[in-house]
Amino acid sequence: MVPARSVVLAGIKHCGKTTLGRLLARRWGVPFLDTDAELEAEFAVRHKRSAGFRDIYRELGEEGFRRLEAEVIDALADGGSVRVIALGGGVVANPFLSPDALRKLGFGVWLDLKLEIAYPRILRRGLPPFLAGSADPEAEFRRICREREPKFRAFAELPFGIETEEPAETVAERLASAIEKEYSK
Ligand SMILES: Nc1ncnc2c1ncn2[C@@H]1O[C@H](COP(=O)(O)OP(=O)(O)O)[C@@H](O)[C@H]1O
Ligand SMILES: O=C(O)C1=C[C@@H](OP(=O)(O)O)[C@@H](O)[C@H](O)C1
Ligand SMILES: [Mg+2]
Repeated sequence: MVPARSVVLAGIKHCGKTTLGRLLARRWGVPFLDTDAELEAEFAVRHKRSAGFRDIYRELGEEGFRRLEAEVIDALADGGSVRVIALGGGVVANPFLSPDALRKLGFGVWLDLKLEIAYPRILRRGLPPFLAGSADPEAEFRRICREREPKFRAFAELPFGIETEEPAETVAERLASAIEKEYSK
């Protein structure tokens, strides 16, 4: 069953938004879109050179990154066909987004992954710029997660808890069923 509205995945860094979003899109045969990739594409157009989102964050600083992110997301909210959208981890806390921009994107899903699972993934991939400068990156990540939690809760029409480390394909299977069940209510 293909959802009637776009499905929008939110959650802390490395909860699996991008990986699971791709798997859901493939399952439903709809386009996949990642706001970090959209931001990279917009940066490339404006600056006539390409850069990854971590480098863009370093170059523009937090405020510049969030302003560009908000512009990209506001543009996406203008419509389009049904698709799966993975948000960047900080989108729900972006102060530059238009009111209702996220709600207009589609059906909000919060991938509520335990920090104890997410943080080792972050260490494996290397600290992102927003943690790299901290004397205690794990405590800083914990603080950011705590601060964002009510925003994820408010955003989500469907909170989806992920309690254990499982292959992404297994999680995607359960997630797809949970979303499909919501739609058939
Ligand atoms: N279910 C999973 N089990 C183990 N590793 C995963 C799982 N889902 C994602 N990962 C890994 O975690 C890292 C972050 O995943 P990603 O999908 O980019 O997360 P996000 O977009 O939420 O930051 C990647 O290295 C990815 O391969
Ligand atoms: O949590 C954050 O503030 C960020 C998360 C990243 O996305 P992912 O959550 O997809 O890694 C990316 O948007 C940027 O580095 C900022
Ligand atoms: Mg991602």
